[in-house]
Amino acid sequence: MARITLRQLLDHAAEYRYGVPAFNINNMEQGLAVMEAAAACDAPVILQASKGARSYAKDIMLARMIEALTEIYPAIPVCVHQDHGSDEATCMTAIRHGFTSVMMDGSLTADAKTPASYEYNVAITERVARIAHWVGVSVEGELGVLGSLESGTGAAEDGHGAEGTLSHDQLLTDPDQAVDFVARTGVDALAIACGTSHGAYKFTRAPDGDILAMDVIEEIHRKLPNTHLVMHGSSSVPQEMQDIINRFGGRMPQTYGVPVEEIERGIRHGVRKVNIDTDCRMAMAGQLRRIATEHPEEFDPRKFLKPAMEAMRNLCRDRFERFGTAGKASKIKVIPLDEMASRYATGELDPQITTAEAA
Ligand SMILES: O=C(CO)COP(=O)(O)O
Ligand SMILES: O=C[C@H](O)COP(=O)(O)O
Ligand SMILES: [Zn+2]
Ligand SMILES: [Zn+2]
Repeated sequence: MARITLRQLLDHAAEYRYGVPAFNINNMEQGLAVMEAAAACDAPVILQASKGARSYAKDIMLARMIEALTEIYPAIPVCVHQDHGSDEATCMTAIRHGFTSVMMDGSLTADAKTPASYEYNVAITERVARIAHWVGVSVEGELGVLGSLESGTGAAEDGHGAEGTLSHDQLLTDPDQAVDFVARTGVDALAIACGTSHGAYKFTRAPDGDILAMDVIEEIHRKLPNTHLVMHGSSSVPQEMQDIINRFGGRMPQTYGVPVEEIERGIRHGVRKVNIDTDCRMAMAGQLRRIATEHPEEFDPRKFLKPAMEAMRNLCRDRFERFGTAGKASKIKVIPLDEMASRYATGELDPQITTAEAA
């Protein structure tokens, strides 16, 4: 099956009211785990690679691996997405390596640490969207800075994430500004900030509306009913995964993630892409620790990686089913990139914003 763009996939998701998990991958095992889960339940896939993943695996390795995955699973439409592109070059080199979608994260400046001004964000995101659309590639933008409403800080992770303290205004996307942002940039999807952050340590208690502001998503969706919303930092950090890691020698302090029910609520209010990395890491890490502890004589990496892949596959399958992605792959007929480019050129894919919605 040809690669699908984010725009086509999320348009389909909006029409049939489901969400699509976007799983971060860095290696063959994670790629296979996502694809096996998708094939088992007929789900379309978003495979996303961060800048860190691209330098870890190397661009050519990632590109060829994804090519192999689409060949092994010809019935599954695969969107290949750049996660958190920090500048134009990151987005353009992703496109050169076959990505069908890029995130231009202009909520931070090019150092991926410093919160950017609104005008900077609009200008760089508009520029990337204009160019990407010439070749049919989709663009996700971000408005608002990811971080904790509990502590007022961003979650820096592998050199990515806001540093220092952040105000409530920065941590929650402003719905009126979101309307202006989408209209001026022409993005296909909008990542919003609602109190989630990257990594395992999102909340010190089971989140309520004070620290996980799902009402902000509902308000944005009311103002922008035709815009595909993206939730970052959407790992659930399941208790059982924390327990497995800790039972086998890990030392993860008790923590809380985003409950799957809250994501399901988001999907009822315009959330179409749900970013998940940490849960996949934890699923694998728990099994690596278990094998190392239960079989100290073992040294064949495959004996560690097979159960790790299986745990990640189960996690992915569960999210495909809970988000309503399962059963949709066979219903999608992929539109080629050139055709998407022509549609952008006619203006037919421009953001649909009416003044009534914006008011
Ligand atoms: O948002 C993410 C990638 O962009 C991943 O979030 P998690 O750390 O919650 O998995
Ligand atoms: O952007 C956040 C994702 O979890 C990717 O993390 P990473 O940069 O460590 O690959
Ligand atoms: Zn990030
Ligand atoms: Zn993210």
